Amino acid sequence: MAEPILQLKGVKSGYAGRLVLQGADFVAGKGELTAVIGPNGHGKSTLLKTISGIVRVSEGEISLKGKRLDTLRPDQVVAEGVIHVPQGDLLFPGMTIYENLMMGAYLTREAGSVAERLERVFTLLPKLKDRRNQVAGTLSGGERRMCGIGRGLMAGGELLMLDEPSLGLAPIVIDQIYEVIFDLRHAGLSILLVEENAERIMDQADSIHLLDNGRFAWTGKGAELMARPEIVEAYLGA
Ligand SMILES: Nc1ncnc2c1ncn2[C@@H]1O[C@H](COP(=O)(O)OP(=O)(O)OP(=O)(O)O)[C@@H](O)[C@H]1O
Repeated sequence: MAEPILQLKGVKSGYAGRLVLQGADFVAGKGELTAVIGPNGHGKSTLLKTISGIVRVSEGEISLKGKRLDTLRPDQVVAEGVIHVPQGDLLFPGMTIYENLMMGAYLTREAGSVAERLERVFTLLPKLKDRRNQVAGTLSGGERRMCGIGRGLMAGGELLMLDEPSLGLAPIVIDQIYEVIFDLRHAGLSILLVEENAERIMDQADSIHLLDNGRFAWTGKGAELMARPEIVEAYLGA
């Protein structure tokens, strides 16, 4: 594996009266595509929210390139280089693509960095450039997802966390979104991807981690997962 970018040790977190992550140990490699899979409700979104600092850690440690994140506020986690693209995009529907993208850079003071990032986002996601003045509420599902990813990239981080990017999209659009995600990995980003279903990322993911009731129950490559039909059957409903 590549050198670690993100590490979780014995992380416990959850909501009032409900512990969701119950001692999660996990490593994501720098420049790699790391996938977290698992059934609904077992804590995948909570994992990303905990890394982002939105859900607080009650026990354990999270570190990015060796630096502790779990003591930081969400805005400080962003400043450390963690991008969180939430489930369902959460765009501002009345704003244009351009305005949504600019909201992603709200913590960045230097106009030069913002302009550079915008240029990079437009190069990586040219559709957004073509439609920069279109209001987000009128975009197709795939365009919205791209805008959500682009807005995340405007924060300028190096670990991109995506919560179910295929959710609610038609198969052909899912393929397009995954092409974008694979391109971003090739452009040097480290990607942490949460998906209910492993099929699309099986061949591309550098490592796949199965989250079962708030703990990581299995880790391996796509081919190794396919060689474990009992896991596929029990967790992925195949
Ligand atoms: N804000 C909240 N308050 C209380 N409980 C919550 C909250 N958010 C999530 N939960 C609960 O925490 C558990 C884990 O939810 P989480 O969203 O992390 O699962 P998931 O694996 O991402 O599933 P999904 O893909 O359906 O979102 C669920 O039982 C859920 O009901």
